[in-house]
Amino acid sequence: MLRLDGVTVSFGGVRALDAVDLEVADHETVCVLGPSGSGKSTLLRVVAGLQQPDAGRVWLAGWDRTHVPPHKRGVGLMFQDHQLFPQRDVEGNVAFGLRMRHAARAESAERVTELLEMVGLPSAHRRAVATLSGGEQQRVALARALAPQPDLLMLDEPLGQLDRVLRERLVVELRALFDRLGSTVLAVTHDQGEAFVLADRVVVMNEGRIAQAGTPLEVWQKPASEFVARFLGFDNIVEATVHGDSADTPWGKIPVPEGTQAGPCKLLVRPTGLRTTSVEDGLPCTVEARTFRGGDAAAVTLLLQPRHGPRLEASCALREAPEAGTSIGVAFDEKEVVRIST
Ligand SMILES: Nc1ncnc2c1ncn2[C@@H]1O[C@H](COP(=O)(O)OP(=O)(O)OP(=O)(O)O)[C@@H](O)[C@H]1O
Repeated sequence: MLRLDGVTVSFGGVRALDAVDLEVADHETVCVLGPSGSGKSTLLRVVAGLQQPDAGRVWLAGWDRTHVPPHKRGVGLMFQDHQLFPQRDVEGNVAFGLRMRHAARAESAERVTELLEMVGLPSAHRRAVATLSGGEQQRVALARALAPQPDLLMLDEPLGQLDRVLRERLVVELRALFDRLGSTVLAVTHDQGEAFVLADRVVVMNEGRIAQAGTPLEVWQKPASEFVARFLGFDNIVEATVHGDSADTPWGKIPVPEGTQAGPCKLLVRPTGLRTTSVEDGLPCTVEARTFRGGDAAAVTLLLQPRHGPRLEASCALREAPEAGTSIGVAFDEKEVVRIST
């Protein structure tokens, strides 16, 4: 459906996109993740035709669309600033794309009702957009982008301003809706949890380049670099040297999974890979802080200062969590230790 070949965009001295190659298959949902300024919005703007690349090509459904104007590309867009038409009511906004395609009035009305229900605004048809809250406007913008069922739907932070409960509900509903409609979706988000629920594949960007692309599970299980691991929120990363089934690290010798490539590398220890033991049986640590994270498992994050080596973040259940200030030992579970290349 979409292919980018070597797309480069510079603004003065800044390379917003640096020779980006990307493919999105029919019916696939791809989420672009990355820190602020990494090039995510520029990528969407290039695909939409709102930004001409300095180099490279944009292919849509097999056609070179690099120089085709936005309205002839067959892509639907929803931007962060979700500009609604202020003079139209909610129904008028959502039905806009359908009217442009000359959809029958009854079909259009049915679809608007269905979409407004989905975004949690079931009786908002007649409301003036100026009377809606920011989050409600965002939901109307989302319904408007979905209404004409474009070949490629592009969403820039589609759930950006919504509260957590609504986001969690909508993201699951969106996923189901995309599956049902067979939509092809390219979405930008800075929220990895949202991307992991929504996406068949995630693309992590850093400074205009793709740092890693893969299924959510692949990226989570095997971050390609220290940048990706830290972006995903993993902080237990150290220089190490692997020999056989263990590695020398600043925390001492720790076990690694069978088959881990030998030699110097960076190692990541997931917070779930640390188990508390008696001080004598593990790496002696002081509990510096404990933070209750909630969730189904009533999880707690412990910040540990080991006797030697950098701080460690550990995750454990509330009922097993030691108090701040306590001395404990920790043992490493090799299944949660990952070699990352750079
Ligand atoms: N029109 C522009 N003129 C000058 N620089 C720009 C322009 N648009 C983007 N940039 C720069 O290009 C880089 C990439 O910007 P972009 O908006 O694509 O990032 P982003 O990943 O979408 O960020 P955010 O998550 O903050 O929206 C940034 O350094 C930004 O300052």
